[in-house]
Amino acid sequence: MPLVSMRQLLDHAAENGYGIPAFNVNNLEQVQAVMSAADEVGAPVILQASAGARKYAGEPFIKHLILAASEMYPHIPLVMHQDHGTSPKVCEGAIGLGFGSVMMDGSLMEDGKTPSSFDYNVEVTRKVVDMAHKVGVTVEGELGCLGNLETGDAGEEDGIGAVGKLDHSQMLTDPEEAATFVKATQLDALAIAIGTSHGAYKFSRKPTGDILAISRVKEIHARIPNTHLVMHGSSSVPQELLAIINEYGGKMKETYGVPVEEIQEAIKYGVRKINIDTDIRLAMTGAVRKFLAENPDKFDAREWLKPAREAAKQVCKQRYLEFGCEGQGSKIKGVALDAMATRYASGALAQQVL
Ligand SMILES: O=C(CO)COP(=O)(O)O
Ligand SMILES: O=C[C@H](O)COP(=O)(O)O
Ligand SMILES: [Zn+2]
Ligand SMILES: [Zn+2]
Repeated sequence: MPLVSMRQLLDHAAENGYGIPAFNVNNLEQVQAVMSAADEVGAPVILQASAGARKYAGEPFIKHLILAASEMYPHIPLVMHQDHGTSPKVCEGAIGLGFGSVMMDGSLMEDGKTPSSFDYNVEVTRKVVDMAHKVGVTVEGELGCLGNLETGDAGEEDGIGAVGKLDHSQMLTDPEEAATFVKATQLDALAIAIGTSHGAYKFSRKPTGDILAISRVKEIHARIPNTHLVMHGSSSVPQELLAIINEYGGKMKETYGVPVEEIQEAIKYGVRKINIDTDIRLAMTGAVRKFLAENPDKFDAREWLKPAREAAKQVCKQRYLEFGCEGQGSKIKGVALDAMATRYASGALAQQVL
């Protein structure tokens, strides 16, 4: 199957009441880990590349690693998504490269650090929607800034994120604004701020409603029922992975992620795409540390990459199962992007705002 539209996958997830983890990939082993996990459980796949990933691997490598995945697993519906585009130009470049889905993160200015105005966000997102839908490409936008509701710290850990302190209202997406935003932009998927942040250090304790506002999901969904909601910063930071890292020489501080049961709750209210990067990082780092500590004589990179790849695969497989993706892949018959362009032009995919 050629690469498919993300809108199509998310529509299927909405119709069937499940969520799809979107995994960040940077290299061969991560792409292989996600694909073999999906293959084992029959899940549809969203592989996403950040600006950092494209810089690390080089755009041609990222693109061709993902194309290689679709060649090796032709039966799996696969989306190549650009994560956190900071300008319409970045999104245009990704579309040119062949990405079937782009995120225009207009919640921040082009520096990826300074919170933007609502009007600026509408303007850049609308621009990307106009450009993308013409060629059948899906658009994700973002409203609200990711940040820690405990401390007010903005989330700068992963290169994308506001810096400094934010007030509560900037860190929680307002349902009224979300409705206005969707009406004005007609985007396909909306990333919302509900207290999650990128990276490993999300919460200093297991989160409760005051610091992770899952209830907001419900309120937002009620206003924009067919816009797919996206949760960024949704790694669960499993304690057992932190323990492995620290047992084998790591020095990670106490920290908590987004509990899987909270994500499962959010899936009931319109969250369809769940972004996960950190959990793969933790799994791979723990596995490499353990392998090298136990095998100090080994020096073939393939030998330590294998357990790293396997550990990443286990995390991916678990999330596919937990979010309800099992067996869904084969039910999706891929629609080519030009057919999606026709659907957008006909108005059949317009958003409903209540
Ligand atoms: O949101 C993400 C990528 O856009 C990743 O989030 P995590 O850091 O929680 O894995
Ligand atoms: O957007 C956040 C992802 O975790 C990507 O992180 P990165 O920019 O370090 O690749
Ligand atoms: Zn953002
Ligand atoms: Zn993100």
